[in-house]
Amino acid sequence: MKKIVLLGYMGCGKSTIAQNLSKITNIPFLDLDICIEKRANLSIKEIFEKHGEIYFRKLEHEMFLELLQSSENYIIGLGGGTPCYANNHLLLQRDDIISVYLKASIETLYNRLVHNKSKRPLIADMNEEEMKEFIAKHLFDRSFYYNHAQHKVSVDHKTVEDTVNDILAILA
Ligand SMILES: Nc1ncnc2c1ncn2[C@@H]1O[C@H](COP(=O)(O)OP(=O)(O)OP(=O)(O)O)[C@@H](O)[C@H]1O
Ligand SMILES: O=C(O)C1=C[C@@H](O)[C@@H](O)[C@H](O)C1
Ligand SMILES: [Mg+2]
Repeated sequence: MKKIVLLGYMGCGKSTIAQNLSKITNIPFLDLDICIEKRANLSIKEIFEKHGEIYFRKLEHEMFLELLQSSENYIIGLGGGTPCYANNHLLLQRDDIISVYLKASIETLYNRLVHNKSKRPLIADMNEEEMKEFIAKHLFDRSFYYNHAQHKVSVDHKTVEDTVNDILAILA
């Protein structure tokens, strides 16, 4: 069995989908953001504030490599930016993993992010217009990296169950 890696923009549903997929498949789920927080003993927000983004990206790369190297089988939910730094996008193509890009529109992302944006340092202080413009530009820049995933699943207008079923079909 290969490790399953879920990726996509902040709020596309990586953590939610991975948790549900984990329950069905009995493969343990690891959220890369949470692994980083445990290792640093700080929240992601605090790591950005205290040490800056470059330090965070280094930790993120090291932790991603460490999880991929582990002999245990996992579903790994990446951070929204993980594929876009430190050549992590090339790791998505390893043949010992299955990588899935959860692809969401700007509208879907806005609607999902607006409720708990304070936890996400990149958008915490933005109003609606700023957030939509930021997501549009950011998604455009990041799509190049996200598209290195081996599989793409559209999540717009889908329930958690729909998306989990789409991934199960890929694994079948
Ligand atoms: N159909 C759906 N599929 C997945 N998540 C959904 C869906 N509908 C609503 N949500 C909500 O969208 C929000 C964002 O989901 P989640 O935190 O899993 O995203 P994420 O991709 O892990 O974000 P981040 O990169 O910031 O960790 C959650 O509050 C989740 O409950
Ligand atoms: O999109 C991003 O760059 C990020 C997404 C989150 O998952 C966290 O990894 C962090 O807030 C950075
Ligand atoms: Mg998450």
